[in-house]
Amino acid sequence: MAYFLVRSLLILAFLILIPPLLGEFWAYQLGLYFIYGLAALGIGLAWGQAGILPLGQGMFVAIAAYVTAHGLLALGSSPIAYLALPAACVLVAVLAFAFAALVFRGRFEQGPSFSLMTLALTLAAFQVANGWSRVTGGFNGLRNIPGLPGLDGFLDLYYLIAILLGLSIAAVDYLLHAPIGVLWRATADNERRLAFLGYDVAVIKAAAFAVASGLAGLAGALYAPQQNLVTPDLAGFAFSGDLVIFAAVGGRATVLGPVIGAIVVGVLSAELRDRFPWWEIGIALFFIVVVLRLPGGLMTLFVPLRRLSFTRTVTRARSVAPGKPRIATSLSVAFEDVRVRVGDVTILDGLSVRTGEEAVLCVIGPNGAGKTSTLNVMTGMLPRRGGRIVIDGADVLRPEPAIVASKGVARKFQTPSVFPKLTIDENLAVALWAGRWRGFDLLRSGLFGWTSPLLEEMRRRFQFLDDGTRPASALSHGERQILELTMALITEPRMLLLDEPCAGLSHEETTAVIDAIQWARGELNLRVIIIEHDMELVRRLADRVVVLHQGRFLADGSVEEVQRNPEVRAVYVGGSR
Ligand SMILES: Nc1ncnc2c1ncn2[C@@H]1O[C@H](COP(=O)(O)OP(=O)(O)OP(=O)(O)O)[C@@H](O)[C@H]1O
Repeated sequence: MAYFLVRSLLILAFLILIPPLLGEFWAYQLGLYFIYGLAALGIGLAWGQAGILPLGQGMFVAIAAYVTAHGLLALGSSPIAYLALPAACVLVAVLAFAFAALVFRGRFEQGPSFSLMTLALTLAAFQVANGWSRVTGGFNGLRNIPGLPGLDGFLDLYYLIAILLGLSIAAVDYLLHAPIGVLWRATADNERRLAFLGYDVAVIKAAAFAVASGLAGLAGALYAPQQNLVTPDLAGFAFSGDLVIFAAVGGRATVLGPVIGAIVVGVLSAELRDRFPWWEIGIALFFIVVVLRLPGGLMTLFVPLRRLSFTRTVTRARSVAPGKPRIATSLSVAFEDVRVRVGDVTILDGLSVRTGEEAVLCVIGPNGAGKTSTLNVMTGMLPRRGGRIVIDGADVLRPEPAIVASKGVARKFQTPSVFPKLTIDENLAVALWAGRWRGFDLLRSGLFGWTSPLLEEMRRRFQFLDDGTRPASALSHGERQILELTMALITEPRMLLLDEPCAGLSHEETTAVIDAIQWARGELNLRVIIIEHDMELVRRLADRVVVLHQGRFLADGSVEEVQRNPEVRAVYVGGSR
């Protein structure tokens, strides 16, 4: 905390010292660049942290600027006019949240579709700003907007902007180091994993976009009194593009980078504009060189400054995470005549199978039998064309990863699915928080200290998990398998779906993983469904075996029973595997 405060105070002190050092003219100019920096700061958060590139933030700057302009024009010198600023910020943040939650709901964002939608919105907003003259003043915009009551438009306003920028930087810094910041990075890294842990990914991403847009709103709210003018250009794509360039030039993955980008490009433009007629080409070249030579932005050059705004390692005392309610009965699943087709390919062809009394159910079958697809359709990764999937007695009409997870189902994938850019500790923390955080917990750094008896036991069994600061990307395949298994287990599920959990593990690791699964099974009253080819492993673990073939149920029984079954033997060329 002290570190955080000192850093924030240093930034504030720097901003406050500018006018005495550089004079009023530069304070005014820099005030404008700080306003741009506020909007770019938000882009850095959305793009550099949560992986969402917004191409139309100018629209939010413009909406807030028009709202504030009307507030100031209507209320004049009354102190109530100040309310226009927070009102404008909240309005755009709510609009942004609603838009993003709607777009992200029920689908994983792959590719640039969200960015393109924001681009389309800003193009539409530009048209509206030009055409809706009664409200926006049309092409000429709103002019002669009064300044903020009681503040002169130069030094006083500069200090207000500087203080709000400093506070915004501190707030973003705080958020990025809070659990929500880790979840934003986790979203950018592997949002499917996050959903399978039970998080509402759409809300998490929408929250990042709302904060980013709230900052754009603050920029717009300050722009109106600073420039005394709001024109449709603010909503235009060119300005939105500039904001993205500021973030990219400064360093989108850092807190300070986007602000520094806005200041550097702003100052460069101001210096070149009057000297060279083709100055914009110079700026474009500068941008290209920075992007090519310094993909991390200008912040890469300022390593000491970079440390001011980057991750820190904090060792905290461990506290036991809130427990999850234990339900005595095992969770059941029934497939009734389930059909799955993708294009012309029939993947599941009327599959009917249900869990029984067994704790560990192994699903076997030749390659392409539909084993993984069974788990995929159950967890919403494949669309169902017919039949019913009943989980815990309830028909799940539209299975989605987070919905299935909320019923107590955890899944470990065939290819380990972790958050590669997060550390081991962060991977484990994200899993541990799932389903346990309440209210404003995601803003409390105390959550980093959470642990659970189950996690401690897994740490004892697999000692590499104790090396918490290692990034998951540095782990071997086997270690990632174990990390993912641990993440699934510490959510304390009622059912664990494992797709070839020991693939790629050494003999010792395989034995340790089997021991851990058996221990957790008893500890959590867990039902485990395992897809496995290795019959030795099946023999050691399975209470019951189900055999699939060509997307249909073929046989079930004990290991010996299915191995003796002539139909099963017939589909496995050369007998059992
Ligand atoms: N999204 C998809 N689009 C098209 N075909 C698919 C899709 N998913 C699975 N399939 C096909 O469905 C069949 C069953 O695949 P699935 O991965 O479920 O088999 P499996 O029994 O798990 O096989 P393996 O043991 O090799 O992992 C395969 O022929 C596969 O190519």
